[in-house]
Amino acid sequence: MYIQDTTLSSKVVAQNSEDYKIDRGKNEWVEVLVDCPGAMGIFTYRLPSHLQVKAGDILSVPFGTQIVGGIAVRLLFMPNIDLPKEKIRNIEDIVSVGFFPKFYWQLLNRVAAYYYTPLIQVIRVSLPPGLLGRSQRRIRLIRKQKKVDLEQVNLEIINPETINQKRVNLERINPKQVSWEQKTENSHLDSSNSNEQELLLSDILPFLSLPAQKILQLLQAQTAGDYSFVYLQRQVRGASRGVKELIRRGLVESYLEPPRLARPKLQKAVILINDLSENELTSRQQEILAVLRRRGGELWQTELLQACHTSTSTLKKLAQKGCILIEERERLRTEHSPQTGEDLTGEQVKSLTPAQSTALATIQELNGYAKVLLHGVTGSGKTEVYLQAIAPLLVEGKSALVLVPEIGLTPQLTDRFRARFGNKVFVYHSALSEGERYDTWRQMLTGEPSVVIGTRSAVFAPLPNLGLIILDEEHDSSFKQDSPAPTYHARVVAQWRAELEGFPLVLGSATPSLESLISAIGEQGDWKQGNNKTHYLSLPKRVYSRPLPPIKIVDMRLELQQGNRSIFSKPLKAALLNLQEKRQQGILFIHRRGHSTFVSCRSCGYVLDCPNCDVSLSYHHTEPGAQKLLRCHYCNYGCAHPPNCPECGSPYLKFFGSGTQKVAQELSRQFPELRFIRFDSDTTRRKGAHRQLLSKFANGEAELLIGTQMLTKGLDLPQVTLVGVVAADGLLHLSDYRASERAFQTLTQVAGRAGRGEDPGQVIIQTYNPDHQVIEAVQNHDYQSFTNTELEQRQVLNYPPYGRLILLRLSSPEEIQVQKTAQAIAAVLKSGSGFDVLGPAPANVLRVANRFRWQILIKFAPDALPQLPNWEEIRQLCPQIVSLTIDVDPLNMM
Ligand SMILES: Nc1ncnc2c1ncn2[C@@H]1O[C@H](COP(=O)(O)OP(=O)(O)OP(=O)(O)O)[C@@H](O)[C@H]1O
Ligand SMILES: [Zn+2]
Ligand SMILES: [Zn+2]
Repeated sequence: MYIQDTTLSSKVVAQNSEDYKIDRGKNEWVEVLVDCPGAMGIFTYRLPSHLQVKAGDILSVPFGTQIVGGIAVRLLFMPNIDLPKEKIRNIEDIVSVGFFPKFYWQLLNRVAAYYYTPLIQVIRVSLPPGLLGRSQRRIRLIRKQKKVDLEQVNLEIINPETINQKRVNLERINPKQVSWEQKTENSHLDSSNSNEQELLLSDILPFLSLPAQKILQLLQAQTAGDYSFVYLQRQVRGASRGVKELIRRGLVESYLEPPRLARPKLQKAVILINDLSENELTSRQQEILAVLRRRGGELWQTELLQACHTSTSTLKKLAQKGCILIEERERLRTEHSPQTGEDLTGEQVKSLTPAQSTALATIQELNGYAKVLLHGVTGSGKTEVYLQAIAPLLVEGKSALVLVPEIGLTPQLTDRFRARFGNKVFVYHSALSEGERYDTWRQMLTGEPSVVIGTRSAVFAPLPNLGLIILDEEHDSSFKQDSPAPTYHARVVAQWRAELEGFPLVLGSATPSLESLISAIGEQGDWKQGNNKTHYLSLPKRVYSRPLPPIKIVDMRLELQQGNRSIFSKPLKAALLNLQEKRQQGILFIHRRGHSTFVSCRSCGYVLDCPNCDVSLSYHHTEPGAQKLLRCHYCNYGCAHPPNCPECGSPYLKFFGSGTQKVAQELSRQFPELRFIRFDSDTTRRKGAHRQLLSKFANGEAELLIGTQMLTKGLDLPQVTLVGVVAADGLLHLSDYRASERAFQTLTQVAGRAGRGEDPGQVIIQTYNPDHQVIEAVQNHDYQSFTNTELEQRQVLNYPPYGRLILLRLSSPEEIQVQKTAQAIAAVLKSGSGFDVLGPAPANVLRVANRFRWQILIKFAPDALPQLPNWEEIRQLCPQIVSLTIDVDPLNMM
């Protein structure tokens, strides 16, 4: 655990003023986060008295034989390591001051504290990968020596006549006795001409080791006398020994080049500088200048060439005439301009519906921190509210951050934002290449007003002038990181950030999470009044008062009774045939989960539940021939898989889980003329694949889009009239206390894709549990009654949003070790009080990537202030081979 800065300073403040004065400014030690290839972790250094370091500064520090980049994490009065003080090395220099603004630093510390994660790991998620690795260590010649220094070490080398004498002296010098380094260091230097230098070097050469000689010669041969360390290492064997020697002799110095443009991408830009009169130009040339003028007088050469269908030689002639300037400029590798040929003109500012206007007005009246829950049914135009809330901010010179669940939904959303805000829009997510991420990150640092659209980790975007954060589809569980640590939720971090910086946070969803709902309407459930700091805004209708689509529930038990064993019910078949005939478009949703399934009876719908917990049992099948087991993931109850349904005796017990692939096969077999596009994690792996598949569909190249979860998130395709859900059951019986909430959200969202355009839509949901509370609520579009029931149940069981949970995830390649460790930790935890301990139990899928996984769930009431365990002690119970992740407020219990 990290003691934060504040703890230390408050100790000081508590002392009387005398002590205070004495201790003040005596931070002689500093913890530095080093994060470079081959070196990673927190290390303690001594602060030389002439350097004023603050937490968050970027430093250069010695590490082994290298000088590397690091971030000052905190200042210390006493070194906190078991080393004699004289063995602790000095930091070399400050590379960049105040790298993190104060609030940002506080934010990182808060994340570290709340999620029980060392600060270093939090810093790492906030920075683009390899940022510190990009600061480059360089070696340069020390050109001139101070005469006086040389004299002090008895080296009368200035006078050529004393050369022989010098040799003798040099040989006698033991660098350890006479610190050459100390004498010449910091001597930047007034006297002498370069002759002296040349003389000195050529003369010293014979006394140097071979690598040192070679390095010196390389540096001398170059005008600047300056090479990267890496280059020297490539050129000279034993370079690091050689450099060390040269530093010791004061002939070269090593420095760290601050992080800056890593190989900036340069591109030719054309700039209009002088409009000549018409008779001096050919009509072609006039045309080109006109295009350039229309586009603001500046364009990338490639774009101008394309726009005018002209050639570089034509441009060169214009440049010769002095009309334009062609110069190399850096082109940031940001995902910036939409792909060429994309038509974005259709996106106009819309006149708002009354509900949209009210919502917008409320948001715009906010001053400082406030939280807004924008609860708008599917297709109610939440995005339009975001756009209009952001527009005035940009004019004020502020930026906005828009967080979205997955890349899959960003192409459409970003297009809308780009159409509105042009090149002020940037995309920031982990699927960008390293270069793109790095450049986008730097672009954000400039502080120019911009709109950044990103996924979870973008909540750490370094925007200095933020005025608003929007979390779209705020209920989505991908905002939560399960592992590695910090196991943060972007919504929580966004809220802290908004509080620290004093601006509003808008959470938008058609199916708000129970957490956000409770914080908006209060635990008393007052839908009208809301809560003091949270505003509840509702968009209850679709735009143009379009109706929500009617939802038909198909009872698959009846289908079976009537002899239909296909995965498509009669009504769904009819609807699909209709699509095929009328060439209309539809979406087919398949719920697919890895290896885990629940078990249900195909005759009566009975689901096998755990006798001790309110969850369904999971089917476990480790290898062929092994016994089939059912197990509970909360309490580890297990039993053999029964041959018949315990309720009705039917032998048709079925494991649920049917993948897109299987559905695709069935479609081709039963509807050979129906064209479909698979849209799932298999088919969207390539960069740009989401956009490509969606535009193919939008262009009418298929009647059906089939896929998983991805389809549910914000797709706005007005021509879609049919939505089919192949089997809702997989969603209803996940062994998780959130199963119902997630099922309701997913089904409502996917249903919401139908009938968004002028043609009315319809939804068909197939299930073996037509009477399930979730199915009924979805069918009636009744969020309120669903959440009322669900909240009651959560309260009784003390689950979130009432109680809180911490999940310990253990994993190891050693099956026995991880189980033993889990048991040992659970035993210690159970001796504590103020919280319940559930488990240890093996994870749903015991083995993943050859690691065996166990977990322990801790449940407590937030107001009971439990004596939470000391995590350091718990960590110590883990042998090296077992890793432990503390998942605070876990969402994914698998
Ligand atoms: N005031 C308006 N007038 C006309 N059209 C509008 C208006 N507001 C939004 N729209 C259009 O309505 C459609 C649905 O809006 P949008 O995608 O923002 O809905 P949403 O609330 O985000 O839905 P979901 O939660 O299902 O993603 C979009 O095509 C949008 O351009
Ligand atoms: Zn049965
Ligand atoms: Zn159980």
